[in-house]
Amino acid sequence: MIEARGLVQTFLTGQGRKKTEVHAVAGVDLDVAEGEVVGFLGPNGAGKTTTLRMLTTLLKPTAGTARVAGYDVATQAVQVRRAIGYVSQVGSTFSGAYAGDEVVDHAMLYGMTRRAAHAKGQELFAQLDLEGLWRRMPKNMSGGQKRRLDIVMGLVHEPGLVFLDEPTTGLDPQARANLWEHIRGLRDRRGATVFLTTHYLDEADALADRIVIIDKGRIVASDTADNLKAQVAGDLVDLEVATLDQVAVAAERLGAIGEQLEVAERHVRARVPRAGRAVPGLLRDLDASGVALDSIEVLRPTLDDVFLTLTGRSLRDAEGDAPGSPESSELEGAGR
Ligand SMILES: Nc1ncnc2c1ncn2[C@@H]1O[C@H](COP(=O)(O)OP(=O)(O)OP(=O)(O)O)[C@@H](O)[C@H]1O
Repeated sequence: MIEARGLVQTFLTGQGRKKTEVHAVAGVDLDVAEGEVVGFLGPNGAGKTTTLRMLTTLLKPTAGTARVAGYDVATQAVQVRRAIGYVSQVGSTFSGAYAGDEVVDHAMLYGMTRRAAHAKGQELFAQLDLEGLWRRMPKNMSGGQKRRLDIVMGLVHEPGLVFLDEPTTGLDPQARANLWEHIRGLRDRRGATVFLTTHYLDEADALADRIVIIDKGRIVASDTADNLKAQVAGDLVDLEVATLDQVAVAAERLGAIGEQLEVAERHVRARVPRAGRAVPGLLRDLDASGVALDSIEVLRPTLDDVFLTLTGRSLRDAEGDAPGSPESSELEGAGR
């Protein structure tokens, strides 16, 4: 559904002779199969939106090629646009008509009949908690309502490939959960392909079949969340040893199966790949060595751990790095 090779976008900023180059996207290869939900994750300014704008034909690549839904983004932009849905970060522009009419007009532009557009629009209004707002002008809606209306506009013509740029930013938890359900439904019920950008780690974890991480304009990882966590970070095993004199032996045993060993008083920690399998043997080993434990904790790595291992920076810290990125971070750690 998406096949990009060596995509590059270089912006020139500044005036006169003081022009500087911003390498927003610095050579991206991407392959997205039909029916996949791909989460495109990265800190502010990593190049997510710029990549999306090239894939949706809104921005001409400085270099590289991309085929989207079978069409070339540079030479077949009209065909690409007809085949996709796109919900941008800034939202849709509305003409000043009622919300429902905006949706119907938009769908008819894509060739739907008025009746079909109306039915699909009403269904989406119900699913996205916009019931009762069909005859409300978008300018008189709350931020969250307008965001959900954007999403209706992106989905109403039932595209087989949907691009969502930070779809749940600004939504309350209930609306986020509804939207997640809806995005899953797009794939499960209609076999749609979904490419969404986010900097909510829990969102990427919950929704995406595959996670592609971009940092400073380059793809640094692409795999399922589970594989990324297993390969890159390892689980954190934290042993609380019963007495201080047994800490050294515990550290030696844990160190034999793990990495990044740390000792803090009676706690011995290390990262252990697939700890679920390794821990039973470790416990037998400790027992045989006469080490008694007060507790043991096994923590699954987070996507932030993955990012940290790959780039040496936490996704949270990286949020402030990018030129021109806002100071505030919208990263959310809950539920990772
Ligand atoms: N029109 C432009 N002119 C100059 N620089 C730009 C332009 N658009 C984006 N950039 C820069 O390119 C880089 C990548 O921006 P982009 O919006 O793609 O990042 P992002 O990963 O989508 O970030 P966010 O999560 O904040 O939306 C940033 O450094 C940004 O400041």
